[in-house]
Amino acid sequence: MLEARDIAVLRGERMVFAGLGLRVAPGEAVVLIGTNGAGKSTLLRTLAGLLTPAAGDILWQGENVADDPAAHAARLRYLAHADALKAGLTVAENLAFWARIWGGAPREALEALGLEPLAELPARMLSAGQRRRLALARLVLAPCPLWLLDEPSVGLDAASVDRLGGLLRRHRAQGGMVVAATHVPLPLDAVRELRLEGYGA
Ligand SMILES: Nc1ncnc2c1ncn2[C@@H]1O[C@H](COP(=O)(O)OP(=O)(O)OP(=O)(O)O)[C@@H](O)[C@H]1O
Repeated sequence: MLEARDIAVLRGERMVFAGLGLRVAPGEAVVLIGTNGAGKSTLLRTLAGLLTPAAGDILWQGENVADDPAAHAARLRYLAHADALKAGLTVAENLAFWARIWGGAPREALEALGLEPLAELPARMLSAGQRRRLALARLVLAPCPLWLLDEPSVGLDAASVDRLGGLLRRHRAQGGMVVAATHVPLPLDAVRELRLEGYGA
C-alpha cells in the first residue's frame, strides 16, 4: 500500500498543493487530472521520492519512504515527461543498459512495444512516439510494484495505446499499482481519479 498523508509541496517559493491525501492498494490505479500547472507532475515526483514534501509523509506499507530512499527507488518505475534515453545507443542497447540495472529480457520488452523493426536504430533517430514506446518498454523489463507515469500515452499511435493498455492490465493483475497523470483518457479500467486544483495555476 502506498499512502500520501496530508502532504504539502513547494516548488521554489510557491505552494503547489497542501493537505493532499492519496492511498493506492495493490492492483489499483489512480489517475491524476487537472489543468496545466495544477501539480500532477509535482505529485508524481514527490511520490517517486525526488521531491521532499514540506509537510506530511509518504508511506509504503506504513513505513516512511524517506527513512530508506534507496529501497523506495528500487520498488518503483518513474516515467517522466522526458524519456531519459541514451541518444547514441540503439533501441536494443538502451534496453540492454536498463536490463543490466534492473534485470529482465530486452527482447521481451522490444516485442511488448512492437519495437523489433527499430532495434538497431540509434535512439536519436526515433520519432516522438517511437521514443515514448522505448521509454515504456523499460516497464516490461523487470516486475516492480509501483508505476508512476507522467502522460504515458502522449504521442502514441492507436496500436501502441492498446499495447500500453495490455501492460497496465498485466501489471495490475499481478498486484502492481499505477499512479498516472494525464489530460486524455488512458487505457485503464476501474480507475480512481484525483483532481488537483493547484493554487493559481
Ligand atoms: N522546476 C520547477 N521550479 C519551480 N516551480 C516549478 C518547477 N516545475 C514546476 N513548477 C511549478 O509547479 C507548479 C505545478 O507544476 P506541475 O509541472 O506539477 O504541473 P502539471 O499539473 O503537471 O502541469 P501540466 O499539465 O502542464 O504537465 C506550476 O505552478 C509550475 O510553475
